[in-house]
Amino acid sequence: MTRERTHEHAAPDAAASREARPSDPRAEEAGIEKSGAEPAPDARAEGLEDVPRESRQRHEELVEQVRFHQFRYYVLDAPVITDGEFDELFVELQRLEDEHPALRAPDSPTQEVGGTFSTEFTAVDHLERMLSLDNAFDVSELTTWVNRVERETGSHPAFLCEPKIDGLAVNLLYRNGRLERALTRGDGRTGEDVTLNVRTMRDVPDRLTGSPEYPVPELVEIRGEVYFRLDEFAELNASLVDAGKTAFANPRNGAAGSLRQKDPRISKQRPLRLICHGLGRRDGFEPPTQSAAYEALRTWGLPVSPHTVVLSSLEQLTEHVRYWGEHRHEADHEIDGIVIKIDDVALQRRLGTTSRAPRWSIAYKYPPEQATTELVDIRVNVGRTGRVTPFAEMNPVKVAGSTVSLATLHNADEVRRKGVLVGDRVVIRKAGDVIPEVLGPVVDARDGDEYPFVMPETCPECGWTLYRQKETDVDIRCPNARSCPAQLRERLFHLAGRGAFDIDVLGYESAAALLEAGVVVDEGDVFLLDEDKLLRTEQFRAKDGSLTANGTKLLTGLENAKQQPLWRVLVALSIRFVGPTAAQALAREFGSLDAIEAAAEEDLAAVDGVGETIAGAVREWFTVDWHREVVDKWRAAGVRMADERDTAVPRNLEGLSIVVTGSLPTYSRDESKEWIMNRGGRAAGSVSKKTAFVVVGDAPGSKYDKAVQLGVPVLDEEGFRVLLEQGPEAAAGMALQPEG
Ligand SMILES: NC(=O)c1ccc[n+]([C@@H]2O[C@H](COP(=O)([O-])OP(=O)(O)OC[C@H]3O[C@@H](n4cnc5c(N)ncnc54)[C@H](O)[C@@H]3O)[C@@H](O)[C@H]2O)c1
Ligand SMILES: [Zn+2]
Repeated sequence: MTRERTHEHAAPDAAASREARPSDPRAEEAGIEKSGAEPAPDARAEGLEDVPRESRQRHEELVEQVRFHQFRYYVLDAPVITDGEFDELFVELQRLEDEHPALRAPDSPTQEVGGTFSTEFTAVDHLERMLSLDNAFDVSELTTWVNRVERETGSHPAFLCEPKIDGLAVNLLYRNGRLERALTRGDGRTGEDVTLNVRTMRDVPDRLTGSPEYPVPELVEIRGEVYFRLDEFAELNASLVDAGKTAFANPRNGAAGSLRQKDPRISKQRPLRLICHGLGRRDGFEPPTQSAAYEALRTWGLPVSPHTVVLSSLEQLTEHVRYWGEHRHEADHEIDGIVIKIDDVALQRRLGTTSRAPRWSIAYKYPPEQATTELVDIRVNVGRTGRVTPFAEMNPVKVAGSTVSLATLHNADEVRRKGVLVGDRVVIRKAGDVIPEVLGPVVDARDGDEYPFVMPETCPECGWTLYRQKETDVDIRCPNARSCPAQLRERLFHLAGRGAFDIDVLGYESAAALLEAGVVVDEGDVFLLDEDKLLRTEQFRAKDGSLTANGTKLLTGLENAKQQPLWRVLVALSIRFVGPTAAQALAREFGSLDAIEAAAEEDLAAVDGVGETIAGAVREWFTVDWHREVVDKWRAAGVRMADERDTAVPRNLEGLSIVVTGSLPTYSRDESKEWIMNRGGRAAGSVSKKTAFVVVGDAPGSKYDKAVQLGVPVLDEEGFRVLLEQGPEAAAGMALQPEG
């Protein structure tokens, strides 16, 4: 980055002296270079004709776009693109000017603090300018910056790091410890007077309290960020929607909109917060370091970030930004980067500032988690249980490192609540591993061609009329459970899953291929698949007409599935609410599918880990004819429908809950479970007072601690063997004594 080149002669020096002596007239002069007619002393005009026409045009375009978006963002609080998209334009502009310095006019957005003040508020000058920050978007840009400051200061300075809070900057002027006024940043020189609004904020003291070490100075300008906590922001948005108003697009927008209210009573109702992160003019306060300044602010009763650290090397900085990149969602406010500052105030002065940003600080920015794109269509998806969910189909867009084109919209109410129309430009968010979400429309980008989504009345895959199970349900369903291709495809996929028959090759595509070829009509036909039938699908037929390797694998997988224990069969049947845990409980108690079918609802409900809802669902499932036909077909095909109760195996663990944790030398996880269940025991996942034994292997972790804490006997593998062979009494004598 060579952005500061134009200012090498004039600005940094002037700025440095301005920092040191804010009332120096030279500083004032430097502070108005924007309106000053005199061009900077470098030979800017020299090359303008030499710059290729396309570059000049692109530059003009970019300047215009950046200005337009700055106005929407700073003045109207109504941006139409995301910050990430704005930053891209801005970086492109900077690069273009780096390439052709002749383009860098003094009033280019790259040379100014973005923002302005609106006539809604009284305009007041800051005593000392409020600046923006330069950015680093990756470790190499951070490295360049660190190298530069080390070179220019001839030292290895200490770096103060703090989260970059995504909010709105304010400047608080305290005279003799009393809050005199509060301004927004405005254009950096002149801000908007929001004193009345700021006075309503609980985080902002009216009066500072001094201490012997940090007496309250005569005058001090304190800079900070006004922001919303994420939970409080969510509450605010929900209450706005309830009141029929539009929700804020993001917390920073919400903070700006809530602070810049004509009526301070509205600001007062909003839980705005403050974190201080800098100083402007100060008389009678000379902290040697930025961190000492924060200490003073804390003493005076001003909020500073709890996440501030001082680091001393590039390695530590790199590690720190990496850490926060992974943990940025753990703070209670939105973090869009880490701000790194030279801690030593004397060094800060030596480095000075450009017209836009301090040269002693940099914001390391994280990849944006939001993007805007066009909502091309809203379609619906039919799930395994027939539930119909709308989803958004969008023009593909890159966000948080992946390309997104689909996002669920959950149900029709949700679509209404978000207020999105088909054809809208929408803001989407993808945070970490979370699935992408549509946040809402960019209302200001509408051109009138948008139209509302209407929930279809018939199933898009089978044409049956959709219905609501209960009047009050938000969800609507396709009633064609048996042969709706969508539902059947999902059930096939589910029965092959890891928690069911565990058939690797039967994925989504294979399921769809089987349905398409008509070789399965419902899941009852799955075990009737043979080579002939598979050859009728494109998926499993090789070019030479023989069965593909996957086809062979599928047949083997099905053969193996026939021998799976009862609980897996139960899961594979797609009975509502019956997952592995409930299925294991049922299998253990009843031993066969026949016994489960014959059992009374009360008896099912009485099983530990089952309960009324699941019992009801099981009973209901067996009342459907085609469900029983599926069972009959599977049985006829040789699927094992009962767990063999080996009479040679004693049921000596009947009713005992046993937790196995860590890995045992000779039993695999599944084996130890099977052994426990064969003997009538329950292989539980978590330790409670009801746990009979905890068996620990290597690296047992927190379950071991919990067992010790609750006084549950702990066994090693040897003890486990005794438990299996000789029962609980013998094993109790093998319990390990907790250390310490
Ligand atoms: N979406 C749009 O249309 C649009 C338009 C204009 C600007 N923007 C966004 O606004 C931002 C640019 O504005 P900017 O000039 O304020 O730059 P910036 O937000 O990148 O950085 C400067 C600001 O960071 C704030 N900050 C937060 N935590 C801080 C800390 N710990 N220490 C120091 N400062 C801290 C300060 O208020 C400072 O003014 C970018 O994020 C940009 O994407 C968006
Ligand atoms: Zn259907």
